[in-house]
This record gives sequence, C-alpha cells and structure tokens, in this order.
Amino acid sequence: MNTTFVPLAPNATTAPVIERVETLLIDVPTIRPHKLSVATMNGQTLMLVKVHCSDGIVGIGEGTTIGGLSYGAESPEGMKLAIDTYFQPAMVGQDATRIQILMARIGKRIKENRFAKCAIETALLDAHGKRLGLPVSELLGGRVRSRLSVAWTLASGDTATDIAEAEKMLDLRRHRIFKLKIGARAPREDIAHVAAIKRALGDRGAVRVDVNMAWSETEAAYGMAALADAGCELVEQPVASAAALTRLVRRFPIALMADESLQGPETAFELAKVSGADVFAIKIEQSGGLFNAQRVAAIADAAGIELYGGTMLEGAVGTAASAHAFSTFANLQWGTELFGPLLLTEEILATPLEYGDFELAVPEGPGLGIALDDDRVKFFLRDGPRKTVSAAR
Ligand SMILES: O=C(O)C[C@H]1C=CC(=O)O1
Ligand SMILES: [Mn+2]
Repeated sequence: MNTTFVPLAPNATTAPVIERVETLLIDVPTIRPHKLSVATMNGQTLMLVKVHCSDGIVGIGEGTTIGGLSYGAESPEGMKLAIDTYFQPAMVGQDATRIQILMARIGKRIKENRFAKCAIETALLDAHGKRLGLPVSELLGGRVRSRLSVAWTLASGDTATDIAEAEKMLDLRRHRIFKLKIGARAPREDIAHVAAIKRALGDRGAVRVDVNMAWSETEAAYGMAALADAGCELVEQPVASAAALTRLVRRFPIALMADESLQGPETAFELAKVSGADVFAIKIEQSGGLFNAQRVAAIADAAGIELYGGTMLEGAVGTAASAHAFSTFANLQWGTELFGPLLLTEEILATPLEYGDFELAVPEGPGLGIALDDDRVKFFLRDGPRKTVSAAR
C-alpha cells in the first residue's frame, strides 16, 4: 500500500496570518454593588481584543479583573498596554491557524500576564473556529455536555436583600445554587448572615461561601465548623496560603475549594501533590488560557480533586469562552458560576447568551458562537460617546 503523508507546514505561504490586534476598554455598570472582601464593584471593565486575520476573519477575546488591581497583578488597562506594546509585535505576520505554536512563541517572549494571554488565546480560537466552521469546544477536543449549571453570587452586603434576590432567582428558575461573599465582617457576623440565608431557603437552594482569603487560619477553623453546622456545603479559599488550606482540608464536614491559589498548571500540580483542596475552581484567565484550564482539570482529575467552573466576572465574551472550555471537562461535579453577563446592566451581544432552567447553554455556532453588537460596544467604550454626552452636560 502506498500511503503519502503530508505534513502540516507552519507558516505555509497560503496560511492566513495575523494582520492587526485591536484592544478596547468597555465600562459597564453592575445591576447593584457587588461586595467582596477585597473590593466593592459598581461596574466592570471589559478589555476586549480583536485579532484581525488576512483571510478577513476577526477573532474576539476578553480580559477582566475584579476591582481593578484589588484581586491580582493584572488590570484591564495593564492588559491593554501589554497587548498593544508586547503581544501585537510577537503576533503580526504569524500563521493564525497554529494557535499552540503562537501561544508558545508568546510565552517565550512574555512572562506571566496570564489574563492577557487568555484573552489572546480566546480570540485566536474564536477566529480559527469561524474559519473551520466549528465551535471552540470542538477545537478543544469536543464538548461532553451542552448545558452548564450556573450558581449566582449573593453579595449585596445585606441579609434581607440577599434573601429577596435568591427568592427571585428561584422563581425565575435561573439559579438554585448560591455563593455568598463573606470575609469583610467579623466571622461571627458572617456566619449569622449565612445561617439566616440557608434557613430561609431550606432545601430549595444550596448555599456556599467565598471568603476570598480574608480569614486567618484560626478564624477559618472556627468558621468552617460553624458554616458546616449552618448547612453551608462548601467554603472557597478561606485563607491565602496553600499550606494553610492543606492543614484545613477534610477536618470539617464541608468541602474546601481552592480559587486564588490556582494560577495555572504548576500551582495546580503543587496543590494536588499535597491534597490541599477537595475542589478546584478553574478560571480560564487565572489558568492562562483555555488549553491551560484543561491542563488544570486533568491534574485535578488525576489527583481525585473535584471541579467547579469559576468566573473572573467576565462579560459575555469571556463567559462564552469559559463555557466552551468547561463543556469539555471530563468531570464538573460542582457546576459553574458563569453568571457574569447577568451582573451587568447592559447587553453587548447581538443575541444574548441563553440562560434558563438553572443552566447556561453552551453556544453552538462557529468559534465562540457569539457576535458583538458593535453599536453597543461603541457606546460603552471608555472615552466613547457616552463619556462625551455626560461631559457635555
Ligand atoms: O470567585 C471569586 O473570587 C470571584 C468572583 C466569582 C464570582 C463572584 O461573585 O466573584
Ligand atoms: Mn473565589
């Protein structure tokens, strides 16, 4: 038998190349103040990136942070600067179809900057999916689920307001898993707040908490025991250090989830080695992209650690990208919290993402399967028309 093997040639002369990388900052208000132990958000800044390719295809990506620099080392403004100044020169003229090669090239020239790398990788995957007529999930190996359960975060700062909000979400059949942001007040007050919400919801709603690293180890030991008594099923990153997480895990009848401790495959491997958590909250931005999120998931699976699909409170673009990645995970025992677009007052997609029956539908079209509403995006551009109108008043 005569078989001819045709190698795929990177930079083949016919391959589409990257012509230009465009970045935009979009400022959108939140539906109410979102109070975390590290910041109170009244709006979210979406750093949108558009990768323009020589075949006319434009891929879209997004980077967000929480409270500017309150959550981590990157900010939306910093991502824009890094992409304009350092990513773009590394990308222009390169084969747009060889995403792994391009990300490795970027990785050699640019240390850290995981959020910006995620935004760029998202845009490259979106472009390539559009080119091939395939959803991003299929470029990542294929989805194993098309709908994702979605938790909602209660973070108004007021117990009665949070209960009313949870009731509304249950009535709408939008969410039945609630994550409470605690850690800003004294642990005793926070526990009373959690217990009151769980009492009001009973079996109709699951209650989890996120402390965002605010507790000392002794506060966490007290807090985890009391939370378990209150009927709370999971506590997310109560303390900052991986060593303290490792000492707390399995001591109380409540699941312990790592979030901020996970900053890509290496940190996931270190935490998995010491069995430092029951659950990993995987975020595509914290992981440094969608492929790295899959690597983190594989490490968790190998270590017997369960999985949750986290959010950096991304808008619709980052949420769609996360949904594609999480849809490919072999295990997703704790569902997701991909509610980011629902926290914003404004829609920036031509057709909104589909939420219903406590779930988000993973988009089915080519690429991310979404399209921006360009007029809306223009309107919310930093220094765009809205700014000019209010300045003129
Ligand atoms: O998990 C975090 O720490 C950040 C984020 C996710 C949901 C939310 O309300 O805040
Ligand atoms: Mn968290």
